[in-house]
Amino acid sequence: MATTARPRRSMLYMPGSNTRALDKGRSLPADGLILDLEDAVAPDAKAAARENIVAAVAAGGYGRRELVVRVNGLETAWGRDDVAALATSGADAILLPKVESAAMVQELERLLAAAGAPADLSIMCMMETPRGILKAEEIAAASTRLSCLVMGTSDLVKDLDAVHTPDRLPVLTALSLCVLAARAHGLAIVDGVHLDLSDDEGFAAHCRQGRALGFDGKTLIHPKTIAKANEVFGPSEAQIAEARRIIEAHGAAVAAGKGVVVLDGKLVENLHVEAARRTVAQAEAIAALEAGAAG
Ligand SMILES: CC(C)(COP(=O)(O)OP(=O)(O)OC[C@H]1O[C@@H](n2cnc3c(N)ncnc32)[C@H](O)[C@@H]1OP(=O)(O)O)[C@@H](O)C(=O)NCCC(=O)NCCSC(=O)C[C@H](O)C(=O)O
Ligand SMILES: [Mg+2]
Repeated sequence: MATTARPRRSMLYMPGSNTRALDKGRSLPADGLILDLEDAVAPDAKAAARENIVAAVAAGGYGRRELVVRVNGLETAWGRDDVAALATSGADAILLPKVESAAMVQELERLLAAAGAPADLSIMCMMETPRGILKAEEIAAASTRLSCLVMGTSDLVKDLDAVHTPDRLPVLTALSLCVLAARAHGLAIVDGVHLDLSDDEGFAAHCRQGRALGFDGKTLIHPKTIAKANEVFGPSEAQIAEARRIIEAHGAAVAAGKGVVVLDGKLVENLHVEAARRTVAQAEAIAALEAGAAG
């Protein structure tokens, strides 16, 4: 499982060239913001977008929302300058696009160290090319700075020459391979974006599917989708209450010298207690994030 209970139910992309969006991010109820220098920013606007992001992060006011900056690929004309500018900016994570090998992650790790990045600046990897998906485990194990894998289903569908379908059958294997790799190496993982902003029911269905597959949350492109992602990927009040009952009932059984207990007709063992503790920890982390959302 992910090494921290840091909430990542909703991770909203915003172009670094859009200062209105960067400002609006301070008041939106997203768990994390992905300040983008890559695909959402035109080549002529890259340098100004980089300055906007450095200034926005320095100005603060984002509360406990996770601040992630998606840099350009290290092989592009902008990638290395992005990393140099962001390494000590105060961002929480650098998101590297189109990762295809451990070596690519380790190159970013080396550049961050050379630029004096703090130890708690984490690396996230976009999983969005056929080669990257086939190397998911190698990538997930590449660095102790890694915190999260981020699905890039739009690039993936394009590279596969596949089709976006309501059931996402064409990308299901890739989604599950990446969830397996993330969990095997203690990383978080968030699902790809839903491009059709007019399709609320399709978006909700994709959130439910992502939750069922094991994702921690979803990447988003518009603020109007944050609430649904938070609802689907967060535990409900009923689930939190149930988790507390499981922990309590099992604790009482252990105190009485038993290893298992039957609660509401269902067997409760250690593995259920572990899952229940995770639910409670997630609920507490969400409450702390929301309490500190104003800054
Ligand atoms: C898609 C958009 C261009 C739509 O923008 P807009 O026309 O401004 O929408 P609205 O008028 O409905 O906006 C209402 C208010 O909300 C603010 N807003 C909108 N989007 C964002 C946002 N993403 N972050 C913050 N704030 C946002 C507007 O400013 C309005 O505010 P106000 O002025 O107060 O009324 C736009 O939503 C957008 O640019 N979205 C992000 C696109 C993006 O970042 N794309 C790249 C990432 S996705 C990707 O790369 C996929 C991956 O790599 C893969 O391969 O799958
Ligand atoms: Mg992409």
